[in-house]
Amino acid sequence: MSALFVAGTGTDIGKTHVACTLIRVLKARGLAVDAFKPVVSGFDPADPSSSDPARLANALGDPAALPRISPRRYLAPVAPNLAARLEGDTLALEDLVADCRAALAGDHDLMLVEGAGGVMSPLTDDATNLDLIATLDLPVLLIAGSYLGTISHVLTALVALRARGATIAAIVMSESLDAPDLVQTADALGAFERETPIFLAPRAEHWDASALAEHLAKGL
Ligand SMILES: Nc1ncnc2c1ncn2[C@@H]1O[C@H](COP(=O)(O)OP(=O)(O)OP(=O)(O)O)[C@@H](O)[C@H]1O
Ligand SMILES: C[C@H](N)[C@H](N)CCCCCC(=O)O
Ligand SMILES: [Mg+2]
Repeated sequence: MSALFVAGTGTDIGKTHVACTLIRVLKARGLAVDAFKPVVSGFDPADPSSSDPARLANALGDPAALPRISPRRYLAPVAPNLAARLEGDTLALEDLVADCRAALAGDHDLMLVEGAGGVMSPLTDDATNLDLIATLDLPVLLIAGSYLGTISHVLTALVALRARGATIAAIVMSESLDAPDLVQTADALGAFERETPIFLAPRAEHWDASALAEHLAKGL
């Protein structure tokens, strides 16, 4: 496994947050890690600092990597295909696949490819993140929240991913604001999902991702 697709059960769920922490931990262990987000919406060129590619670039220790990490950047905070259309662009799955494959051909121990939104959020007018995952045939790091309702969202995402033959390397439950107890929620999920390890990301700027890193590093 030299690449992982960082997918979410939804948007604003913790994909970038978890990816950045994982990058820092793996880099500290001496691994050559890289990141790619094929398309980003909600990107403000006048203030890119809080954007996904900027956060990923900072985690990599290479702020100048922003345009390489996300070559397709759109302003409107909506689905990428809609945001692109507002700027006169039409996104095509084959172009996103080609961009990802070019990034995956680079020299690294692990490439994290972050999607946009959730597993079945649209990327183009006729393709979702799931279509990109299936086409790239990458193992998935599935990021979930811990809010009331997350169990159904995780199990539904797993059904959708497995129906397209995707393998799930791990699940990370990233603690949501104003949510029920994180450990209890993860245990409740674990009663229904016994195949895939579930890691916890408590609500904090920095959390101990060493167990997750060790699990993923085994596959490298
Ligand atoms: N475990 C956590 N602890 C602290 N903050 C968190 C945690 N998980 C998510 N957040 C915060 O919640 C917000 C949304 O997280 P993030 O940007 O990672 O979502 P995302 O899934 O990448 O969204 P998008 O679909 O836009 O890419 C961010 O401000 C992030 O810092
Ligand atoms: C703007 C946001 N942060 C993401 N980049 C895009 C989320 C698209 C979600 C589409 C949907 O599933 O309804
Ligand atoms: Mg993100």
